[in-house]
Amino acid sequence: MDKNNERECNEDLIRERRKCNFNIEELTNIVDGGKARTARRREIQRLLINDPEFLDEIPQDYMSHEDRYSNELRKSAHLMQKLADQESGHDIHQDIGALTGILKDGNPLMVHLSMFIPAILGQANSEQQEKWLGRSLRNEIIGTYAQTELGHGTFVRGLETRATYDPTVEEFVLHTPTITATKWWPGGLGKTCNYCVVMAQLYTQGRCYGPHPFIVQLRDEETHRSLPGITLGEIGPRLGLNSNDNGFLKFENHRIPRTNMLMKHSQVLKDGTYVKPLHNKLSYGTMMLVRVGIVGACSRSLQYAVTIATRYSAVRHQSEIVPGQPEPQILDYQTQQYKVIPQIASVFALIFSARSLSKIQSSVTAKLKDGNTDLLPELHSLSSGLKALSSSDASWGVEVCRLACGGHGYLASSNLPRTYTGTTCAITYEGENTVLLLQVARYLIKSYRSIGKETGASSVSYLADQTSLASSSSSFSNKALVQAFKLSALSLVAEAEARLQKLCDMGQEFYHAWNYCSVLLLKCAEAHTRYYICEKYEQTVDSLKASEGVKNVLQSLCRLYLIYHITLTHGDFLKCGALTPRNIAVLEGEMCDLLAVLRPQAVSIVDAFDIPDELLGSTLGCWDGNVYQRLYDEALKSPLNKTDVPDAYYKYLLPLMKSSL
Ligand SMILES: CCCCCCCC/C=C\CCCCCCCCCCCC(=O)SCCNC(=O)CCNC(=O)[C@H](O)C(C)(C)COP(=O)(O)OP(=O)(O)OC[C@H]1O[C@@H](n2cnc3c(N)ncnc32)[C@H](O)[C@@H]1OP(=O)(O)O
Ligand SMILES: Cc1cc2nc3c(=O)[nH]c(=O)nc-3n(C[C@H](O)[C@H](O)[C@H](O)COP(=O)(O)OP(=O)(O)OC[C@H]3O[C@@H](n4cnc5c(N)ncnc54)[C@H](O)[C@@H]3O)c2cc1C
Repeated sequence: MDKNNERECNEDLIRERRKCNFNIEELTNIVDGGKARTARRREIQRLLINDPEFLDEIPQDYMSHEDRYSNELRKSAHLMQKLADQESGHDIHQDIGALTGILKDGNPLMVHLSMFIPAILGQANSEQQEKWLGRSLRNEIIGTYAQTELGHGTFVRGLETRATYDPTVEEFVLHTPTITATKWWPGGLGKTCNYCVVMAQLYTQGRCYGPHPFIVQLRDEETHRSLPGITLGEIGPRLGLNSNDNGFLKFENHRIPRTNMLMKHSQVLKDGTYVKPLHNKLSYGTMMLVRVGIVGACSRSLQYAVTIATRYSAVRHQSEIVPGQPEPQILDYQTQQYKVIPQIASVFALIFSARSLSKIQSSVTAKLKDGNTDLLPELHSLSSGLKALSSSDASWGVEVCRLACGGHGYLASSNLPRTYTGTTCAITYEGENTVLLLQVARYLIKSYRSIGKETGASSVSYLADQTSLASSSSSFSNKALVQAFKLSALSLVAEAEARLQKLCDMGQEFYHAWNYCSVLLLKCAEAHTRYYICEKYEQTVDSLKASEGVKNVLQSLCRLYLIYHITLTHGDFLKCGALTPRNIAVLEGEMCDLLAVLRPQAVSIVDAFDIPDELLGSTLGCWDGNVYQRLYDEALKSPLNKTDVPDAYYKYLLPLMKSSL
């Protein structure tokens, strides 16, 4: 679609775009992380959307389970081939964001890329990388990450799959001792992968050393048949991601060489001696890496949903504001603005915190290379908290966008249902959110209790700032609002710690006291992570070198985000004295003013997300706003419309209608 050709565009959208008071391209560059990245993303997207191989013969929703899998596998394989063929040698991991939308409903190679390869990189020693990394990057072998079992997902220490070392032949024996030990869920495991990284309890010299990663061949490289001693299959339809062939796996005393234990961090020597790692959670590194990636992925899902909802809200007219006057655009209703615009603000919050987290991850990884694990707990806490809040914010945001589109948002062709099912899964996978937030709380309480000791962990240094508990501010700058978030988090942590201590003083064991306080602990973790997000948002916007127009828009969005979240949890701000009821009322009023300020820019801001129609895949969100014709055209594709009277009429309805005669 030619974006310069207004004649093809819906008139409301033309009017909206004429109101734009900032440089859209400049904002696009900020979203992408720089001009060069925008250019690279566009180049990749052009390559994909001009390729007919990525078109579906019929809409996916009309395909059978098998066809859906096969169709996405066809496109995934083509995508890998295509990217590998590029002379510039694209790094698929760097460019993963550019690919959003080209593959629908998950894809069978997703976990190969996002976990199997990272597991080899992060857990295999150099000889092992030599053996498997190149082959997996060239897609000669396809793998997954098999950790979760029927009986245990969250509690990794509770995994039952065993890897018992046999020094006589220098092999590990992999075994699934019970039904609950069956590996269950790994993406691509059902039919696609021929290798996997398995997390299993390591037994050597009669002792269990806990879960460790092993690389295991599952299928014959020529015939793709599952190997003897291995039972494999797919687990059946899911809420979404249905082309991902999530699978099950059982081992019957299956033997692998000793050298298939991934030995970057811990080793089993030939005689069975166990060599322990620098830090006993280094084997959880793959999960941590992916949690960081999930924050960025959630911001992209939300960009898709809010682009659809905002454009549709500008095109859709309904009811009346002024009696007797023409029906207004639904975006003119304040309640509609309250649904959509905070989600736009949320996109930037997630982008900026994802970037900050990535930087921390890089510096922790660099330190790890020198054997320094000091900052690992902080990275675990931050990545857990941000993975949890980004996935729940984005899932809720996508759902709000769907609701904001009324009935049409319920249609598959809006692409909102699939965006939702493709986002809400992140609340559960890679560490269920409640569980991860409780890990954050554990870190907070520990940090609070060690105030005065130098840990070098900057994200919790504020916990030592006891003076701020007494100082509620009367100013309302963005910085002051961020301080209010800090106060609220600090006060919740102090309250939770005091409650825990009181229960322990009364004779309760710590772990019972912990469980008894866990609703409050969850709130601490959320408040702490929200404070982190708000602080990064404010700092990023404040220090941004941008034109006045772009800066103004981002400042308004940042302020809206701060106030929106204060109003959602205002009780916490009142309780700790960070804000008064009067302050809250003033902020609520200002939030409505901000909605009005941002409303005329909303379409242009989502235009800056620069999502091509072919990837957005939505009847409601297309650039030209030609919503009704597209809805009608999509409806005509229903197989039920192939005939005027369906066979089922003759089989079932006719006999029913005639039975009473
Ligand atoms: C070129 C390559 C580069 C590529 C990069 C690409 C990256 C990807 C990019 C984008 C990806 C975006 C797209 C996403 C698509 C992803 C698809 C994924 C599909 C889903 C896959 C899965 O779900 S895999 C399975 C995931 N499972 C889990 O997450 C399980 C959750 N449970 C746990 O993690 C743990 O059980 C637990 C943390 C909850 C508890 O562990 P445990 O019982 O062992 O703990 P303890 O109670 O004994 O001890 C707690 C103690 O340990 C510390 N700790 C825990 N974890 C860590 C850690 N990871 N690091 C450091 N420290 C840790 C904790 O803080 C406690 O410390 P204390 O000092 O004792 O308090
Ligand atoms: C789409 C999808 C893809 C997946 N892909 C993979 C994959 O590729 N590889 C893989 O290995 N796994 C995969 N998984 C599995 C996933 O990692 C687990 O489902 C996830 O870790 C949650 O574990 P669980 O299912 O055992 O939930 P449970 O832990 O049983 O959670 C159920 C409830 O119990 C609560 N709960 C559990 N423990 C605690 C606690 N300590 N404190 C308080 N509450 C608690 C939870 O909060 C939750 O409300 C996938 C899952 C999904 C949905």
